[in-house]
Amino acid sequence: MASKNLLLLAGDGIGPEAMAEVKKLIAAMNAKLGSGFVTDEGLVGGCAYDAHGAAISDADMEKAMAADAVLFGAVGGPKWDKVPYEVRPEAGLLRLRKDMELFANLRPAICYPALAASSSLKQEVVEGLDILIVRELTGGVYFGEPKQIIDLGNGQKRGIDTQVYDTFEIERISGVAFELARTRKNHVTSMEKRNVMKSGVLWNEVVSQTHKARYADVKLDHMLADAGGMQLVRWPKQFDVIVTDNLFGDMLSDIAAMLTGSIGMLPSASLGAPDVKTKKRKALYEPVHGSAPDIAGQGIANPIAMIASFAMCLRYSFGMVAEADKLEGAIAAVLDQGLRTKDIMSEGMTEVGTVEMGDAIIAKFLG
Ligand SMILES: NC(=O)C1=CN([C@@H]2O[C@H](COP(=O)(O)OP(=O)(O)OC[C@H]3O[C@@H](n4cnc5c(N)ncnc54)[C@H](O)[C@@H]3O)[C@@H](O)[C@H]2O)C=CC1
Ligand SMILES: CC(C)CC(=O)C(=O)O
Ligand SMILES: [Mg+2]
Repeated sequence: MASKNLLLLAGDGIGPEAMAEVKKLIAAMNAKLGSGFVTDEGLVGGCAYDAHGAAISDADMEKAMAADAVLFGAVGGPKWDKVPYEVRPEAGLLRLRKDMELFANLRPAICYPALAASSSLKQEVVEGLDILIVRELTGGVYFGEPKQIIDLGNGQKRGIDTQVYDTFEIERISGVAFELARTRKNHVTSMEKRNVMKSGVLWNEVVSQTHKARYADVKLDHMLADAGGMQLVRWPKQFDVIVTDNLFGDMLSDIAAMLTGSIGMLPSASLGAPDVKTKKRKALYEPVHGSAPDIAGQGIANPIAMIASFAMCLRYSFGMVAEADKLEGAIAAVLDQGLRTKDIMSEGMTEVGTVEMGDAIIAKFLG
């Protein structure tokens, strides 16, 4: 049997609360289904900084590189607002993404039927929504140099971040988007800001060239990213796959999260390129949300984004497609039953905490 080594990095805030539900699920799958997962744990984010002064230690980084997949909770919080920028909690996640070369971030936004009526948008706008944001994750302004604050010597300072994209980075992320579109509705919308950014001009050109050379059968549209944000809340069902850069992808997926009812619903997969020999790819699975310091420790966080991220792990890292489908079906069924965490609560539904929601999904999955 192929190895199934998982590294669990729960992180800070609600990260450990959401991860606890996935740990229960993994234990249950091992005990009842003989799934054979082997788990190890490490520290990332503020808790890693508290333990050893870095947002992730070299030892945990090595474990991440060796694992078949990494499950990640969330990092950050006000406790670490004043720590040096280089070792802030978020730097741990950025290092994982960069060192593992996880260039493709898949962020599906699906509106479960049971939540369509409780969205902040009109029911007809979100009902049946199933879009996929493909976000470039290892380039752009998150990593471009120079990145600094310089003293201008006249009482002024200058903050500098640099947006950089090379052809190969745009080619490979658009290739991922086109491939995935072929398995869906065959439609890609590329978003950039070519009207003000040179990197946007190149992005647009390279996506078009990649399309013409290899994916002419897929429908391709281009949209300016600001208009894309507007269209996402106006009529999101016009989209199938959206491909965009690191920063726009971060923002557009938080917008898309609200179409699904709550940011507590949105999972993600961050994937590297398949190894030439083994065909295995490095992968990290994490909810789109952060550490939610405002609700941490209260037992009310929605664990669905974390559990759905594990479903993506089953599908993309272990080829366990039937189990992934079943787990997503269990989430839908529990929502159909009327169970709701506070963030998705609406009139007439039953409010439950993190643990009860996790238990209900696991019971439905195994049942
Ligand atoms: N991948 C990661 O680890 C990320 C970390 N962060 C970090 O998290 C910290 C907090 O950032 P925020 O901007 O507040 O974003 P956030 O996503 O943590 O929270 C935004 C809002 O959504 C709510 N929320 C988020 N996840 C939820 C869940 N599962 N269930 C119910 N409600 C949920 C929170 O209570 C809050 O009101 C910061 O330090 C930030 O840098 C932010 C985004 C991603
Ligand atoms: C480094 C992260 C905190 C940035 C972010 O918000 C995200 O990737 O969703
Ligand atoms: Mg974000």
